[in-house]
Amino acid sequence: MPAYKRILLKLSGEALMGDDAFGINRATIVRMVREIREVTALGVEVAVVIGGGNIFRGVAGGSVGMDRATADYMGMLATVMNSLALADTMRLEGMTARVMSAISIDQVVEPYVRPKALQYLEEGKVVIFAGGTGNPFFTTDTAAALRGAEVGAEIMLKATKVDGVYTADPKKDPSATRYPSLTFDEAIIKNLAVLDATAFALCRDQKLPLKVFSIVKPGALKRVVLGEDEGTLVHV
Ligand SMILES: Nc1ncnc2c1ncn2[C@@H]1O[C@H](COP(=O)(O)OP(=O)(O)O)[C@@H](O)[C@H]1O
Ligand SMILES: O=c1ccn([C@@H]2O[C@H](COP(=O)(O)OP(=O)(O)O)[C@@H](O)[C@H]2O)c(=O)[nH]1
Repeated sequence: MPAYKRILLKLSGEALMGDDAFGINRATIVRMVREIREVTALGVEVAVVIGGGNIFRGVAGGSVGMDRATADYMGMLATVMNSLALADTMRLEGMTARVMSAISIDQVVEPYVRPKALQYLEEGKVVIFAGGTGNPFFTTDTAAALRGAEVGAEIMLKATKVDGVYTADPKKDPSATRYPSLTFDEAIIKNLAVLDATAFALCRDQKLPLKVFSIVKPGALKRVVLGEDEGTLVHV
């Protein structure tokens, strides 16, 4: 029995690269989609937010002298590309997905309309929220928290390169240890950068629990959805 009826899954854009240097790795995206399909087969309603870091990161553009807001809009467009790739892979795998964008590019994707998104979820379609929050200076983690709260997801699941929340960035500090669980306040006070502070605060204020787990570990998503011991739970 799944532990949740409706989830908001945040997929790292960077993880789509697989072992490639940039862009979308075919085998990686197919593997991710099959893991999501297993979860929808359990009757769980799935909303997805995917990042854009494999194509463009606003901070990187900003750091080479670009206007930060312009660079961020490029980042948002990158999430639209990833969302389209994800939805199309879902189609090939026999699933039905709908992409809704926070920035209007009507010829390409339909705009985000909350009641419509709720309707799709109730119909068992996967809804992919593209374009982040539609605003510069935000991240797709914040978009995930925002949409998760809006559609009434019971939990936000962040599938990323690390298998949980650590006492420090495990990529930089090999002595860091993983928390089984912690509160949002602890995460914010300790400045744990696995999620940005805006996203942490939004989850906390809206009482949307968060699970951080590995995007590369096979079967991890399903175990999380079944309520098994996997990753790190961040709670109020
Ligand atoms: N305390 C921490 N615990 C776990 N990961 C951390 C921590 N601090 C920083 N990180 C880093 O945060 C990264 C995940 O966040 P982010 O770079 O936004 O990835 P994503 O592409 O999934 O959005 C991890 O790859 C990890 O290196
Ligand atoms: O609401 C948003 C969401 C995303 N972005 C931009 O889109 C880029 C890609 O998103 P993100 O870095 O969150 O992707 P991920 O880390 O998951 O690959 C960010 O760097 C920002 O430049 C933005 O400006 N506003």
